[in-house]
Amino acid sequence: MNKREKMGKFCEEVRKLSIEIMGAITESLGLGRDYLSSRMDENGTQVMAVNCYPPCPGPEKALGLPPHSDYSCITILLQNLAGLKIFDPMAHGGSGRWVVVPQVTGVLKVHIGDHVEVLSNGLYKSVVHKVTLNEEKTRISLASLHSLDMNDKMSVPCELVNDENPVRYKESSFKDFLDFLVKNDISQGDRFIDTLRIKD
Ligand SMILES: O=C(O)CCC(=O)C(=O)O
Ligand SMILES: [Fe+2]
Repeated sequence: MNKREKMGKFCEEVRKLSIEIMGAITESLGLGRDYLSSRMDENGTQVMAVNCYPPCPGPEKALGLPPHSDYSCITILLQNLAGLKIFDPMAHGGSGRWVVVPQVTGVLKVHIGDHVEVLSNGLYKSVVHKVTLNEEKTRISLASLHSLDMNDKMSVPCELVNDENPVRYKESSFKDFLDFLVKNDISQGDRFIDTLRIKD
């Protein structure tokens, strides 16, 4: 297999895995394993981001990627070096802290994205993460983002709504997110999910 074929195979396999994981997530919400499968399988969007972070002489002065959450249902990630950090908002009595995601060869990481936060009406929270740089080594990551079709809007399922649990998010599509990106600076901390929250 040449590199192109290997990458193609990786994309296909990781896509199958995303459907499995999404099935487990929708099942955990009481919606059944196939709740989203047709909207993610034949009709879903997969964005493969291949990130290359060259060595940086002053890693404390720069970031590879600023803090953000992914506008996907889930993101499946492979990294060759540590550098990814996730924010744990519950640590230190609610003031939060950054946690390094260790590098383990061959291990895939799975991030909850904004779409699953909406799908679960806030039961799952999308993970805020950032990338720090290495002084000596180049870091490469493959981030596969799995979502619905560009124009398919994710909304809170009626099965999860009752008197105690009103709808907490507005519906939105990947296209709505792209429109937001054009008008806002996510490197300054603007988060699309914040524009979707319905205030009590
Ligand atoms: O490089 C990484 O580990 C993370 C990449 C990432 O967060 C992204 O592409 O959205
Ligand atoms: Fe990300």
